[in-house]
Amino acid sequence: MRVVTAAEMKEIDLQASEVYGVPSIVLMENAGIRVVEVIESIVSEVKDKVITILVGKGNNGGDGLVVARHLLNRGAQVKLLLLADPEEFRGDARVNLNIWQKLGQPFYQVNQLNGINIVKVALLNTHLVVDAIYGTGFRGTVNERVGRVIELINASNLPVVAVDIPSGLEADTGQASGPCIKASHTVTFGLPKLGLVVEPGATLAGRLSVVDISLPKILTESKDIKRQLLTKELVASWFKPRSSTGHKGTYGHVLVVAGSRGMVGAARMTAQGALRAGAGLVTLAVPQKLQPVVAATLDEAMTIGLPETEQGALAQTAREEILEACRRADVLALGPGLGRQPETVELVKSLLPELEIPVVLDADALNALAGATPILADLKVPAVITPHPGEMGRLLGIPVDQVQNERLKIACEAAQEWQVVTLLKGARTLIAVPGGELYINPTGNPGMASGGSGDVLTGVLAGLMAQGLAPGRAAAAAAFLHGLAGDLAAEKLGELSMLAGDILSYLPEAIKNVYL
Ligand SMILES: NC(=O)C1=CN([C@@H]2O[C@H](COP(=O)(O)OP(=O)(O)OC[C@H]3O[C@@H](n4cnc5c(N)ncnc54)[C@H](O)[C@@H]3O)[C@@H](O)[C@H]2O)[C@H](O)CC1
Ligand SMILES: [K+]
Repeated sequence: MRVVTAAEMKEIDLQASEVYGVPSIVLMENAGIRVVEVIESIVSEVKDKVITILVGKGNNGGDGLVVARHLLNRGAQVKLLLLADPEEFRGDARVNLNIWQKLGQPFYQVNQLNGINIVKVALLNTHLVVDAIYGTGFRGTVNERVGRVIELINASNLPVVAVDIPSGLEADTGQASGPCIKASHTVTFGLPKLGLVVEPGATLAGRLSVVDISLPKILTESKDIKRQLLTKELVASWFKPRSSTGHKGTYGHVLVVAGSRGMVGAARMTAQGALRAGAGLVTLAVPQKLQPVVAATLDEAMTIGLPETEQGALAQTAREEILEACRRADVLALGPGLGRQPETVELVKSLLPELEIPVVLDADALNALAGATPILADLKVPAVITPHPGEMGRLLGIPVDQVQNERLKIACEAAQEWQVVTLLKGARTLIAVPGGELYINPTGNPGMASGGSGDVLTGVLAGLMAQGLAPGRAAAAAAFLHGLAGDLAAEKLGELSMLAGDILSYLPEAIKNVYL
């Protein structure tokens, strides 16, 4: 499903009315009716329910006025609270306020700080709150009066249905710089807004419904919108059924270079991820002394032992053997569990410029590039980097908080600047592609934040690339499937006890769920 910024949505709105002649007041009417339908699904019957609607002066408030009218028709008791002077209403919002007034219906104005008491009293006897204060036209921070109103609503413990987006949330970033409605449901119009599908906006929005308000499909499905929320249907559309004449050579060969003394699990999990994702062949290359261990515990992969340092990490002299192994492979997965010994760091740095096959760089391969990012930008081959926020912070030399506060911007800029597919992990993993596409992954859960989880992802991603998926799609599909496997594991085992190995165990079910 495509995801829009506020400006893109405004443009779609404008084209709907100006190019295709769908009157904006019709869009507003549809929007209000759809919100009422969601409210009905929450309270089962609206008749005799007391519903408090908070309305701002913009079109979001206009939608709220439509909601008020339809709830009234269905027998609800509506308390309408205006957060602006009635004189300030314009256009379609004005039309709907006029109708309400002509119907002889009352409203209360919360135009002074002391008007807050009206809200307090209203909330004492209310079944549900509708937030139509601000929508996509909101910028910056709410004023003190609106902030107080928002805090009262949030403290009420009542179900709150946000119209289009929770008021106080920035539609383009998912951030709130001040008080923001914490909705139980958000009904958004036409397409999801970017801020609703990334954190913290996704949590503030509660359950998200994307509803049809009669915007022409030609506009909502435009290929010019390059951001997409990953769905089963989208991911499934990237896979072709296997041919009956396929053999192991048809599905690609992944070379995993990973592991060091004490971190052998990372190497194994990466290889297993690639195997579970359907790679035809997997070779796991590890420091020499670890080879017997991985060979004994990983039946399906081939193994290579590489020169190692005294401490059991890869030595710089491993370079030629790795390049030799690359000649027999289709994709390289480099990094999990390599450690940060200076010699291994030098190995990574001297290896990358020589690569002739696509590469997935994770974990210590990324740490090796801290302060040496021109190596990334100068790669001759397609590459995917899979940093968690800490690794991204190290790569960029910025604090992890900054990465988290500006995830969208940072992922997109990294992809552009280094011309590599950038998969930024965390709640709502982002996949930014140098061509400008951005994928947002909705699957996954906090139970996946444990050792080994990232190694599995790297393996799955390399496994999908080996089978011919383009790096951007492979990264997006890997994030989606990995998260889905994690969700299945959490459902069966609980978030606390699930292990990265369980993600591997549930990968087949996740994959079957999506495209088999
Ligand atoms: N296709 C659709 O999606 C449709 C959407 N509709 C609804 O319209 C709103 C967007 O309406 P707009 O009038 O542009 O903006 P808002 O209602 O969000 O009002 C903003 C209002 O508030 C002012 N403002 C902005 N920032 C601040 C601030 N920090 N403090 C105070 N005031 C602020 C701004 O100047 C405006 O006056 C969309 O979300 C949908 O709900 C249509 O109804 C149907 C089609
Ligand atoms: K709103």
